Amino acid sequence: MSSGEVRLVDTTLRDGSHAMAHQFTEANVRDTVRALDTAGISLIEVTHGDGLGGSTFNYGFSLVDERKLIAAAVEEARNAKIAVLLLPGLGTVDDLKAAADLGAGAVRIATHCTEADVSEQHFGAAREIGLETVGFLMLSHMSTPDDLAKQGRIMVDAGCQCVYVVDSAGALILEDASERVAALVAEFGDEAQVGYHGHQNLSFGVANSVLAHRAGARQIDGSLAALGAGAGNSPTEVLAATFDRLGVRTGVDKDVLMDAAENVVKPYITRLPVMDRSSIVQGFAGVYSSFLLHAERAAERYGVPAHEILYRVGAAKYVGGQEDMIIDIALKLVAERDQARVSSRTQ
Ligand SMILES: CC[C@H](O)CC(=O)C(=O)O
Ligand SMILES: [Mn+2]
Repeated sequence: MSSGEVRLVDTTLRDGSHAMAHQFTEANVRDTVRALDTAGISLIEVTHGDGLGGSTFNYGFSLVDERKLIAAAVEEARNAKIAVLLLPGLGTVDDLKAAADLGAGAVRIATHCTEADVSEQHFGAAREIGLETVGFLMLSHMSTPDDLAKQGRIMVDAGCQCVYVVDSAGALILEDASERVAALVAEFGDEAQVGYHGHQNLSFGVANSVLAHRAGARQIDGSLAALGAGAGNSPTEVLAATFDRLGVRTGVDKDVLMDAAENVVKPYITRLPVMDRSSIVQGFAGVYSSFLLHAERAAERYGVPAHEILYRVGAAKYVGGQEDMIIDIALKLVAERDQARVSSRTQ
């Protein structure tokens, strides 16, 4: 792929699962895949928001079994490959084999940005099955470009064909993103590609994606209508229009994507991702975007503001898998509030 080309990868049906509280119907999946496939998107991710096996009490139960959704997506896609997400420790090699048996053609294996070594076995298994392999270094803002490149090297040596800088918190601003991408590109040379996955919490998803491409990223993620965790992902239709204006070939039809965002996805969105107070705090404080709904639920249950919970989550540097700790923070805020009330009464 030349520097004048980029592959747009769509994650509406995976990252969007967070924003939909994992309530995608089979019809949502079929309609979205058909539209993306018609637009020329070549890789479409379909899984529970937290990947294979994510439908649990801790992460939130799916409305429809993800295997049923993956099978439906495979059935609808005429040209596109269906990708699944896998977080080692949550999804297993058996889950991966089952997804491949259903027709998935690619796996994106995600780890915290300092823990790439937990993905080695899964990359090996994926390559043996013949899947296209992608690595996700999540919460990339928590690592320096050099450290991220070292983690990417672990993934590539294990069989990963494209390592992504994943801005899970939407915390990277311009050079923060391109310097991380450049470090990975320098580390891999021709051995592997580099990708970029952005969130809109501070509104930099698309701008960072353009800079990521200029720094050498050749796969860029988006979601129709930005449907994704936190303030959502870089909108696929905006990425397509922007790269078109810049003369970078994507091989997709931006008008079909715009139509899909308006007429296929927006009608089923239950909660449009927005840059509101809570999601901006996520970007500012470096909080995992998928923590948003968990924080909002805790806020409602315990009567403390979601953005205050999220500031504390950022200070504590919680990572994926620590969703249950959000409750602890909410309870601490309740205790502090009650203590402050008692103190003010006794003064
Ligand atoms: C829980 C997986 C996570 O949503 C992956 C991802 O898209 C990200 O870290 O941004
Ligand atoms: Mn994401």
